[in-house]
Amino acid sequence: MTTSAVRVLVATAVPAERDAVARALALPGVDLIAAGVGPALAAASTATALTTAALEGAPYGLVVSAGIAGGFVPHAPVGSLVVADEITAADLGAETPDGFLPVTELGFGTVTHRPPEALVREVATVTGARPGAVLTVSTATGTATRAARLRERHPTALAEAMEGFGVAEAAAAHRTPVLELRAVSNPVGPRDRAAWRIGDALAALTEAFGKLAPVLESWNPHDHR
Ligand SMILES: O=C(O)c1cccc(C(=O)CC[C@H]2O[C@@H](n3cnc4c(=O)[nH]cnc43)[C@H](O)[C@@H]2O)c1
Repeated sequence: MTTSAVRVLVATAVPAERDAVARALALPGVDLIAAGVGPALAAASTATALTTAALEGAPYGLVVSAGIAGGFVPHAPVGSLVVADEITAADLGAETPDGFLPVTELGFGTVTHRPPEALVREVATVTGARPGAVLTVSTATGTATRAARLRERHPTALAEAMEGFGVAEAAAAHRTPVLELRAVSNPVGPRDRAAWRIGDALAALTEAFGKLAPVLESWNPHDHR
């Protein structure tokens, strides 16, 4: 029986994503939660789990935000995997006559968390996930114009989802490294639910986590490179 070297928390938005991960990754030391949809609930749920573990004297050494995502075509096609080398809140700020200003340009807060580079490389290698920026939004993109604007502001963006930055903020509050691994269920752009391939994305998520056990076993929490 393999065991994760450190305690790992995997936070998805909904039970279907959690169960897709559970189908592949039943490791002692790895806990799965369906944290809820959107950055606020994801942050609250993740922070609660991290605090509970810390108070029990068994803190987590790694937090993973996982689930489905929209992919920026052609960079991340439907069914592909993306691992975040940058977890960025893309609509946390202010709308101005000259366009969007992130909170960091308003003088406060943060909009980006960076997972450990070595871990991102290992995850990309073993799963085939593309490394790039994963954007967190509170409002899912529904037009080609917004998709283009997001890519213009974030030229390395591969995917858009709604929880990663919230999970990363909770992890940062506990000084715990964070990772975001997503399977693309739909193209980011005009709202077209018929184009969604949620089943294929969940299957890709299961396959990816089926390859992660050795990476999680050997992960050294002191290796924040
Ligand atoms: O009804 C719509 O048009 C619509 C468009 C985008 C996203 C949604 C959701 O309900 C997303 C909920 C859930 O799935 C993740 N997700 C998947 N694809 C996307 C996306 O293109 N943009 C943002 N989030 C996405 C997300 O993390 C949520 O947990 C509905």
